[in-house]
Amino acid sequence: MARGSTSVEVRRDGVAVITVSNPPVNALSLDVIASLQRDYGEALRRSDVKAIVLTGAKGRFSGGFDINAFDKKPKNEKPGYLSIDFLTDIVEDAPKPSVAAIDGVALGGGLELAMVCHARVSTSSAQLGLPELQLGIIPGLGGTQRLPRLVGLPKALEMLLMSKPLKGVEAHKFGLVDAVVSADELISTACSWALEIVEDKRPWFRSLHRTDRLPALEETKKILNFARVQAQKQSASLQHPLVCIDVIEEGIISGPRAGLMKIPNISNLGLTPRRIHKVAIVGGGLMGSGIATALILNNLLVILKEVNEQFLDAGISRVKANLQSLVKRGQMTKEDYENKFSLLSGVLDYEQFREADVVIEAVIEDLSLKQKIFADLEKYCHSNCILATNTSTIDLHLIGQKTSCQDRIAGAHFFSPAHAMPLLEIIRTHRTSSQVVIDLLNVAKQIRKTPIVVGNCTGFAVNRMFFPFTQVAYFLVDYGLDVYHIDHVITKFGMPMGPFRLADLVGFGVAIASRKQYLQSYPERCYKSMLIQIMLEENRTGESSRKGFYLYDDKRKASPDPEMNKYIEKSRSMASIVQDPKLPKLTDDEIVEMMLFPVVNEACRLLDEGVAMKASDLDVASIMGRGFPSYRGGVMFWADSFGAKYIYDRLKDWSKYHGGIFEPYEYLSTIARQGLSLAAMADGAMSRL
Ligand SMILES: C[C@H](O)CC(=O)SCCNC(=O)CCNC(=O)[C@H](O)C(C)(C)COP(=O)(O)OP(=O)(O)OC[C@H]1O[C@@H](n2cnc3c(N)ncnc32)[C@H](O)[C@@H]1OP(=O)(O)O
Repeated sequence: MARGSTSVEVRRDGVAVITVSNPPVNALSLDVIASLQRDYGEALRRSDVKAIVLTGAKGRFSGGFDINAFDKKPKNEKPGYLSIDFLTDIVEDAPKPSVAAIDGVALGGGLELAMVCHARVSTSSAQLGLPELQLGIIPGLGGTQRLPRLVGLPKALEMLLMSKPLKGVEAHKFGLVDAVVSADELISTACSWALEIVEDKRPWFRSLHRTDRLPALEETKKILNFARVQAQKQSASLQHPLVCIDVIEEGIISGPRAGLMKIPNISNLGLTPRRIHKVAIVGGGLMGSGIATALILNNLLVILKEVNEQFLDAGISRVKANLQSLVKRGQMTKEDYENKFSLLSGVLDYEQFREADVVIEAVIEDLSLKQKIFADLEKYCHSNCILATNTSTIDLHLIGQKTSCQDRIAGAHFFSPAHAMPLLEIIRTHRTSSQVVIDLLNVAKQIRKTPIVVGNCTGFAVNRMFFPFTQVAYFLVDYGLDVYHIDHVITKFGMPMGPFRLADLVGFGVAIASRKQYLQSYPERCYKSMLIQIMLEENRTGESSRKGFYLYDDKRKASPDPEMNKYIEKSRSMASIVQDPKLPKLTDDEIVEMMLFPVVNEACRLLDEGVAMKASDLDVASIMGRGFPSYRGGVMFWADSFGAKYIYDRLKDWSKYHGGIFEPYEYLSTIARQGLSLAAMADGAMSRL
């Protein structure tokens, strides 16, 4: 069966409207591209057609090349014929002009197709971008050449390297679209525009041949070299962003031609979310103020509670600073800033909590404090109010122990910085009502976060999956590896920071508190390093005190500290370890395997225990919550590139010498024996939720 097609309608005014139709996102499948060629051929041949308008069915231009077709070869034609030659020779160089009419998405190949057209008209909500680098590829239909020629080199690099789309209005400002109109006027405006090109009333631009927005050669080189440094900083191991930059350079120098949700017992019950107007937050620290920012940015009313004026002022100032940085970066107008900020009110008691639909507790990881707060919340909030905690580790049963409203208690675990990180981990216990989960899912949607719903246990899904990663890092240091080398290897692998830089960022207080929880709950697979404790005794607490594993300057720039050796030596002397001469000589790849295979192992437990529902949730969470490199497809997807057997064998081998931390979980050995895919794991969990 054909995967999508195009259709042509020749209007009375002589414009042929070609519509791509391949639900749901009008992806450019091989069938669509073949059909597009036929329809273009017809429109170019027909004498009653003066101009062409290209659009997508049902308000979506095109979500790009059909990702499902990446591994398939077209039956008859050469792939090249379907791509560059057709677009450049047939569409762009055609004797009849084409105008793209863009609503919804024009991403990847979709935008590349639009850029081949001689003009683009879009709606203000349309999204235009080239997200290919995020997929581990570079744009393949001329986007590397046309985008810089339309929006200028710096903007094009930003869009490409950050995989960042532009909305219609901004796209207009940068020259990517020529006019922004309402959805109702889209086709008619595009048709008149196309006819005006024919009548020489509008320019007949061929994007590939434009040079007016390109900088001089000297300047080009400077900008591209800077972009290379940025790309390397972002992820030293990634080659394809550099290839993309090379290709842009080649084009400028030598000419362009060279150059998710189904959740059991939740979404199947027919429940509808209640309206959430007001959210109260307990605690205005880093997390509380970040959560408040995320909520007011999305027009929710927020009450922020602190224990005294000083802490309250500090919390509100943090929210202000978060908003101001958006103003500074041009992402928010001053007027918007005032509007959003007016949604926030600070309080010192629970009086106004009666009006809240949801409360999110975001205080330090201290169980007895949290228990006291939840008991107070039960007293002061109305009887339907959702009581959520932002704890990253503590079992929810313990937090709600002093209340009799466990059905309204859930976890709403944000990732720091809460207003920027896209993931929201929603935790339910077996007593949390389904309505509460549905409501929290709706809050996630309102504040534009991607939610995953997980079960209750120490660390929940995301942090529990990654706790062995940190454990192994400390283990390796006691065995002779260098702290900075480990961080370097991990950033080279593609994560934004290594475990020690991350410990500095979150602060040693948090690190110690969560380690205590893991030690209590999973003692057999914890490594008891003394390093952080030793450093704390010397008043090193992490980035906030400017001294952790790194030293920090005024601009929060981290640099290695030679004094670290002293603490490491002490930690090693206190560690009761079996010497293993192989460990200090590990290659970078072996270090990655040793730190991340236990993560895969823990993920298998989470799935088998039913804490996580499916491996793909963990893939999404690893990328959005922990910065696992997206182009590697998430932890479980990446694990499949080795195969469960290889991972099992390696873990078994290490566990012989180093015990529990590496002991392969039974479920992993079953997957390995049966030769199954880790990324496809789901069923174990479904039955238990
Ligand atoms: C040659 C070129 O340079 C290479 C390319 O073009 S590579 C492709 C570049 N395009 C992309 O990366 C876009 C990826 N897609 C997206 O970002 C989002 O899907 C979107 C913004 C288009 C739509 O988002 P949203 O409305 O939330 O719908 P979403 O649930 O994500 O997608 C709907 C369905 O379309 C599918 N889909 C989305 N983009 C697709 C694509 N490019 N190819 C095939 N299927 C696609 C999704 O898999 C999903 O399928 P499902 O219903 O079976 O689960």
